[in-house]
Amino acid sequence: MTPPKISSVRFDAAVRAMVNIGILKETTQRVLKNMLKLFDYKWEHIEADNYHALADAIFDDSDAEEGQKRQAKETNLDSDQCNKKLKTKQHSQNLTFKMHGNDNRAFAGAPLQQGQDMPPQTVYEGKRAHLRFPLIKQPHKDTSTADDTAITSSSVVTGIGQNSRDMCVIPHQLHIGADRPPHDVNDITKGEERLSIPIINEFGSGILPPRFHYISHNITLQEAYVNISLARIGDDNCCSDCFGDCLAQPLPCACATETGGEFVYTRDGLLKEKFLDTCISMLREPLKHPRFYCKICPHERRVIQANSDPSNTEVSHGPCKGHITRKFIKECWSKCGCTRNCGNRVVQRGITRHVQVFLTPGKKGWGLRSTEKLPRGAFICEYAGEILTNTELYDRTIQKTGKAKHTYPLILDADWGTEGVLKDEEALCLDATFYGNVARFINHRCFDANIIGIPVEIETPDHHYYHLAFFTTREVEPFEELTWDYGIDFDDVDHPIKAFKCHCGSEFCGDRSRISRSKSKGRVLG
Ligand SMILES: C[S@@+](CC[C@H](N)C(=O)[O-])C[C@H]1O[C@@H](n2cnc3c(N)ncnc32)[C@H](O)[C@@H]1O
Repeated sequence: MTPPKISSVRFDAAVRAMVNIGILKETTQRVLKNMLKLFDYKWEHIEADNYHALADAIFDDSDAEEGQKRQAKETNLDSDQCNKKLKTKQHSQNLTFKMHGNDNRAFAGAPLQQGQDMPPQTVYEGKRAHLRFPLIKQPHKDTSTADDTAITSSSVVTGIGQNSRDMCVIPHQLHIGADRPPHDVNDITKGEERLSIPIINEFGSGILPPRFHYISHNITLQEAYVNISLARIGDDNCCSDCFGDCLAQPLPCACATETGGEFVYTRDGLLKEKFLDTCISMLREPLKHPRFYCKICPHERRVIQANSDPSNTEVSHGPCKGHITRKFIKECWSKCGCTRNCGNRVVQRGITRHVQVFLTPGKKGWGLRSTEKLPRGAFICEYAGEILTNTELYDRTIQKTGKAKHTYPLILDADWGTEGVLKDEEALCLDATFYGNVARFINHRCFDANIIGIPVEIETPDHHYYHLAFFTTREVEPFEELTWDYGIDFDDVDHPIKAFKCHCGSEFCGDRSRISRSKSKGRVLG
């Protein structure tokens, strides 16, 4: 009997749904064709639960085992150790769907993140189903301090614990967010911010953003050293004699010294025009501003892998391209005498504007927008994430296979000229992949973005750590997407992190040849 004609619309929709969770098009096409045959070309079971049966079949596919073996070989493993095979399950009409309730929504939308190069699996706790990623044992690490993003450098191969399918664990694999919690669509912050921030998907596909832990303030992963101590804040760096609102006093206090003896905020809590103009000019007209050059630039760190052994690497640094001495905001803080409502404390009070995380109509994934009209110079949010050293970030990045769709690291660009040579194990970055706030949804726009990131000093005078706060560069209309210029050099073909193809829509887009150029690389966030 000739098989019925396969609906290309349904076929393509299924492939797209799997691409969204990081599965190769070719893999989906192959497995899907087999499933269609198995189900007599009936789509119901395949499409149910956001294609969960299809995803299940792909993860159970025997070729995935081959992929595992290949990967194990590349990392010098004995392939026999990988013979706990992914069982090729017979999917039948009686197939039971493993995901229940609403939990599948997050699964359906989750793009692969850093390190998620191994197929996730469904595990159960009571009636709840979770996606779990390959776990690695950490024999050399103090597990009391390790969180679920910890990295191992072990070469031990081990199967994963109970509830697991038989999976081979690859060394140097990041144990990523196995327990990342599901989202609350009414408030992605789950009460961490003063306002609720909903998740809006106007396309009705039931897709939600990838899971992550919402944090409103930066947290340290493990090694990053941020010296926060009251003793380090000198008298000239705080205003212990102040009272009430510093902005209401006739003269600026000591906290304004860093900004030329003037506060950067107006009494309405907006950035002053002149300060904002200078910050924008530094970004858009960098050649007009003086630069300093590091002897060894953490931005230009390159790691060369001598052979297929991931531990056999050499680190070198390309020439520094120069850093602009950026303008800092200095806010009053706990050692100051003013109140928490002092006008020189804006960023530390958190988000006050009504924003939403929304699925963009284009190819950018999720984005952030405001539901209210915003004036120029308005604070939106800071970029919150895990504070990592450059070395820790590198360890994370090396886990990537290049399939990661969205990445969220931000290298803190400060103090590298003034403190001599800042070593990689001291230079800091923020990574919002696993722990982050709404800033992780802000998409890039070349040159004329409507928000700008400005460094803010709050609890430490050290400029190698700072908060990065976003302010509007102009008036923003309600429901207009908030965009930020990541500072990507789309022509930097040597950069270790591959840039996305830019769909910012700006007439000044720097990725003009994106259609013809497939090898362009650049920083993901800068
Ligand atoms: C910080 S995330 C922004 C949130 C992301 N859209 C999401 O859905 O999670 C950065 C990623 O978003 C995507 N992105 C951001 N701006 C983009 C642009 N102008 N064009 C295409 N993709 C973009 C890229 O995949 C990039 O790696």
